[in-house]
Amino acid sequence: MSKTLLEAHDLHLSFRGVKALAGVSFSVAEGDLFAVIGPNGAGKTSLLNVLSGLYRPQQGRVVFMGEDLAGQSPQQRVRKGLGRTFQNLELFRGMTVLDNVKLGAELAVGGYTDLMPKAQIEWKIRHHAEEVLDYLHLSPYRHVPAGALPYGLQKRVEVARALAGRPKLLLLDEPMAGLSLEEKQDLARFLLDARREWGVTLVLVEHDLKAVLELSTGVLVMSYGEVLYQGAPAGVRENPRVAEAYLGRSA
Ligand SMILES: Nc1ncnc2c1ncn2[C@@H]1O[C@H](COP(=O)(O)OP(=O)(O)OP(=O)(O)O)[C@@H](O)[C@H]1O
Repeated sequence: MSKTLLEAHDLHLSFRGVKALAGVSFSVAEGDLFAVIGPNGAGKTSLLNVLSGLYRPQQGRVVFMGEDLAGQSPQQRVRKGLGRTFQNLELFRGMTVLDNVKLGAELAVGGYTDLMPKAQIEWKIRHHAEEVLDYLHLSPYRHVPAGALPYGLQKRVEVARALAGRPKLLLLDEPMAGLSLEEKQDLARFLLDARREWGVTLVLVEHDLKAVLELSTGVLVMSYGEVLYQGAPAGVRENPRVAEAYLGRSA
């Protein structure tokens, strides 16, 4: 059986009375492509924000590779191998694609900079960045400002930047939102390749149920901050709580 990489234990998060997370627990095994789905306002982005350290839960624990992450900043979590992309693009639009992706690689290398000569660090950063650009077929655009690219390619650059940090686990917030069917298929292929090639475990929030059921190894369904279902994708449609709350039909 594969090793557990990430565990959430009884997470609670409220915003002035609004319960974004109401006792969320689940676990992700190494090598999973784990999808988080649920209607608008279900708490999916809040969950990623708690896992990545942007929000501090009022209650509960996040454990990554056996270590409780309480009190650790987002940067510390990235250095430990917990990467993240955002729902709305967070690229530096005026910077080239290469420089954006190098920023991701810098974060990964940043943890041990004091121990390496500067030239070696720069080589390592450049090497990581170029490798990922090549892998995601972005090399032809490396000197183009990120903001000048079509939206679909910008989304791919954001994924590239996160992968350049060599995460053990990458949290992806709606990586396919706003993409055409062809762009979605391309991105799905890149994610599956990255998972196979670099052994990165993927946790993605996604609205496209068809894509989720086709791609994922495990699914977490949320509604109003609660977990309705965790298990294999095949069981999602048959689950009566999911059918009622998420798919909008009575069980
Ligand atoms: N920073 C915040 N301040 C106040 N309320 C918030 C904040 N972030 C989230 N919420 C509230 O928490 C609840 C869960 O929101 P969240 O964005 O996590 O849901 P979601 O499942 O990601 O939704 P969507 O699919 O629309 O992105 C919502 O009621 C939302 O209004």
